[in-house]
Amino acid sequence: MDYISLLNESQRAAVLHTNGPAMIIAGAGSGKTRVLTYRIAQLISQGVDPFNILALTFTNKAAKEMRHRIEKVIGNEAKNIWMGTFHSVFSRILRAEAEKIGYPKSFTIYDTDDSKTLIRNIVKEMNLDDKLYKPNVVLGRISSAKNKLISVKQYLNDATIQADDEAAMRPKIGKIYEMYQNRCFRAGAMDFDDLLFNTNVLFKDHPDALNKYQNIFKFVMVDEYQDTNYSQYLITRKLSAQNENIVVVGDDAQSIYAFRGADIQNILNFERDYPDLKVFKLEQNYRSTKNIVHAANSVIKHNQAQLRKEVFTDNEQGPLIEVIKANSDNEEGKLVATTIFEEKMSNHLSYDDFAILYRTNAQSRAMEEALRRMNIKYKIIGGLSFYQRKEIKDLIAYLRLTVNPNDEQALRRVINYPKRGIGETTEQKIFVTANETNHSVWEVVQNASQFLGSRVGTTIENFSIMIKDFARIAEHSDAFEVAKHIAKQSKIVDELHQDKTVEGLARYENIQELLNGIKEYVDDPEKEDKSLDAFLQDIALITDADTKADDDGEFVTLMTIHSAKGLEFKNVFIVGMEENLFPSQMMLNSRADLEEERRLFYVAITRAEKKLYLTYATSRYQWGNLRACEKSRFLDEIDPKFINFKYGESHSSGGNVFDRVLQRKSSISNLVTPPPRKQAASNYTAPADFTPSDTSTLAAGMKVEHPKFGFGTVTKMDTQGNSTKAIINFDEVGEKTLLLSFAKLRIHN
Ligand SMILES: Nc1ncnc2c1ncn2[C@@H]1O[C@H](COP(=O)(O)OP(=O)(O)OP(=O)(O)O)[C@@H](O)[C@H]1O
Ligand SMILES: [Mg+2]
Repeated sequence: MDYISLLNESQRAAVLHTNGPAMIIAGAGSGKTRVLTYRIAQLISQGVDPFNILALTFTNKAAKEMRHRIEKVIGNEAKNIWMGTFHSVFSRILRAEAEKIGYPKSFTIYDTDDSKTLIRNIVKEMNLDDKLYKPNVVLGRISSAKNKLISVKQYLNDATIQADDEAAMRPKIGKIYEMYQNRCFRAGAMDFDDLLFNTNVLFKDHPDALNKYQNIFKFVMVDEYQDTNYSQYLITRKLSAQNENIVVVGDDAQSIYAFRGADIQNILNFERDYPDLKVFKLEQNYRSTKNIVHAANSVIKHNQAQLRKEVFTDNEQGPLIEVIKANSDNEEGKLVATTIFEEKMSNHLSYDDFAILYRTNAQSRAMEEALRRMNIKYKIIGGLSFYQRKEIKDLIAYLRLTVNPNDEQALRRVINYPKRGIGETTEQKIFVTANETNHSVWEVVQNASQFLGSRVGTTIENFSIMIKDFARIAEHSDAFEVAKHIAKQSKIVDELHQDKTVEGLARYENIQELLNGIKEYVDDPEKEDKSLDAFLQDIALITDADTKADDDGEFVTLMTIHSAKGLEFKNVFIVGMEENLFPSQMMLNSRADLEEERRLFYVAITRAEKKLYLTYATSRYQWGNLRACEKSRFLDEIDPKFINFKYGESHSSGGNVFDRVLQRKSSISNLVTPPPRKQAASNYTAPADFTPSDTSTLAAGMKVEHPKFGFGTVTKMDTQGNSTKAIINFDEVGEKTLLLSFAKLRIHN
């Protein structure tokens, strides 16, 4: 493959520069990653051994893609290149060298959960207030110290750090850091940050090891250099100190990880470190249409602390950017889903050509629901589907337990969450006692003092009193009222609210978002039964019918903007373009924060190849209250000549299209979701002796009875993997798609 001909002049110059340090700081979509890829191919074609090449990427996915592309050019040899994320490459090296720094060869890597559990234990042992010393907060401080290469000793001796911790009322963080490090060391374990920290220790204390890897990695390359932290910067600098064959590529306008310790200063340091540095400029964007490129330029201009660069493109003008205004977050979801469906149908596209990007994970809920209702498959990258997130499962476990106190899994999940002093041994005892005495678990829980002694028994009984209290409220309130009460009284909300880390805030928002979803359910005129029980039945289908990533088939991609870095899609939707959401309220303490949010918007815009949609809702539920939203200031920062306010307030002429979409939408939704329930539905009441049949023999044409929907005929069976759905035409409520593992059906034949 003649890759040289696939490059423009500046790209080619960069690829052919195979000796000496170089830096390419260039705009989005200008081929930085392509240059790195082909430069590796070029090195190998010049006889460089792939084992001598180190290429560092930001995600594993990016590494895989790069390797794949190089393989196309040079074949199997590509397998021998050292390529991966910082963490993957240097954990491999530490495996070989661990003993030098006192760790066993087979050291364990602690994931974030392990680290937090350890911190929780240490805080307990030190008798500290676990409200102040939340594992997330403590780990955040430790992590940021490690990324700046601040050791325990330095931490404990640094007056500014001490002052900071004291100001935050957490003077003991240094001590926790010390104990945490000792414990990890004793356990032969490293956390993620240790992998980089200890690589630095290795290179500093063992010149022989450093020398060995300097000789191995004769050529070092780093993609997304703008998002490296100090620890990473120093590793690459040391490795390339001998040969100075280091090439980094990045874009200062796409630096979006400052909150995780990434330091734009690394770009400036780089220029200082290598006086012979060759700098290449790439200004032509190959990814996007003129409208998209120019719109992105017009946005980033608002940043003061930005190196000026004009990106241009020879690509077609392309359609204008569409701004879509919705009345609510749910309508936003529906409009996005219908637009995707329409676009796909009228332009013969694949669902793979679409991505929905959002600022915070919580926003995926409305999108997921709308896509599901239209039977559009989707995949969530770098995050869990909404209903699989821990905090959502926790709250739902409380709801389930309220409706059915015998639900043992739900009980296990929340009996000691938030913490109420019921330890694992006690929990185990409850189950054993139930077994041995032939009582139900719930009976043991209600009478715990009798079964387990009064000390811990009272605590457990109090828990059961709380659940019974919830159940009483559930009898005469709608699902939202109960759920809100439970979220508060169970103390889940408090627990999450106190955690001010980025993850903690995201979890808090997710809980809020679940409550919003319940409120919308309750407000939906089509739902007759507003009880908690009915709501749980409704979502049981959604939770399980989760479109698992069975990698074949087409998927719309959903992800946060942070995880979209480096990627590209034909059509991109950036949703939730509202003040306080994007720019995010919690990131608005300073101009620097606002500029980082703006760079994030720049990253989002520049993911689109052909068509970009920006959507916002004028209202959104928050804690169950409909709140008015203002559209994002970022929308006004785009030069208006690139925008079509197709459904927006400023161009009423767009109304026709809007109506058309809505019309189309309702005709589509008739195809895939049941028409509104007729009043007659309530005429059916399940007989008292209703017992579901075994549905393994269910087939099209059979007559069935459902405890809620009444009588119907199976029109189609649909099996995918190990989940089977039945499409049933009910006499009174119309067509429904039911997941067999959940549906309670009686067969009448
Ligand atoms: N000279 C070229 N001719 C044709 N297409 C090109 C050329 N250079 C790059 N491209 C294509 O343009 C797109 C963007 O390239 P690439 O992903 O390398 O850009 P990037 O600068 O790394 O972008 P980002 O800043 O988003 O990481 C890719 O689809 C790539 O294949
Ligand atoms: Mg790139």
